[in-house]
Amino acid sequence: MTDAPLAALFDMDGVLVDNTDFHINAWLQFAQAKGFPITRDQYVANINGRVSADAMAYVFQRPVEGGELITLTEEKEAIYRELYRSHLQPAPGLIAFLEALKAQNIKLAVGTSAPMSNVHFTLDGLQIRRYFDTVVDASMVRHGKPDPEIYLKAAERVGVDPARCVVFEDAFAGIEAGLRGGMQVVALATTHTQAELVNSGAALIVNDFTELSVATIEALVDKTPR
Ligand SMILES: O=P(O)(O)OC[C@H]1O[C@@H](O)[C@H](O)[C@@H](O)[C@@H]1O
Repeated sequence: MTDAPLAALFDMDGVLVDNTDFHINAWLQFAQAKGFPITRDQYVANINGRVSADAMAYVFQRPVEGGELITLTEEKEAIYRELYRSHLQPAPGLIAFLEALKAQNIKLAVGTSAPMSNVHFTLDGLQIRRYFDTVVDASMVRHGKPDPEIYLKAAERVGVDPARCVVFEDAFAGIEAGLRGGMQVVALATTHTQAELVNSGAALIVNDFTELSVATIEALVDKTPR
């Protein structure tokens, strides 16, 4: 046990909100309308948890950049937000868990592959932005998950050593990003089942935040090799 600061770094989609089905339906609808239909399995394997530049490149089978990327991303995200808007709610146990972490002076951050428009929709729509010391979104990095850049930037911005950070993730790309950043990872079984996550490398797998406490998080970090 040390007094060095700790940080909890939260993925957004599939973690702060249990919204994966809405993203899937939006992607399927968008890709179909563009003449490049995809399946749910293709979404889960190639798009889930990834930044839009990588997702669009997969759908259109070519690089998508600049103004075209911005336009297509907003087209897809507008579909998603319309589908999810009336269902928007925090994941079970999230608010109590954020309050408990904050009461212990643990730094809190969001590290998301989503664009800023969706960050605004989610954090401000739920009025939870005030909990977080920093937010890192897709526009702030060069490399999306599974590259660790998003989480390393979040750790740097809250001033906490990556080895003292715990990442909360639902997607394989995000779990890999946290692990490659030298962080402990807690997997939320929202997008994937507990069985599917067993070999993901996550230190802990939970169904939702009601199963977590500050003590569990401190214990995970204290067992990180130095
Ligand atoms: O990194 P996060 O918060 O899970 O965000 C990833 C998601 O961002 C969304 O914008 C994409 O449409 C999803 O397909 C993707 O999974």
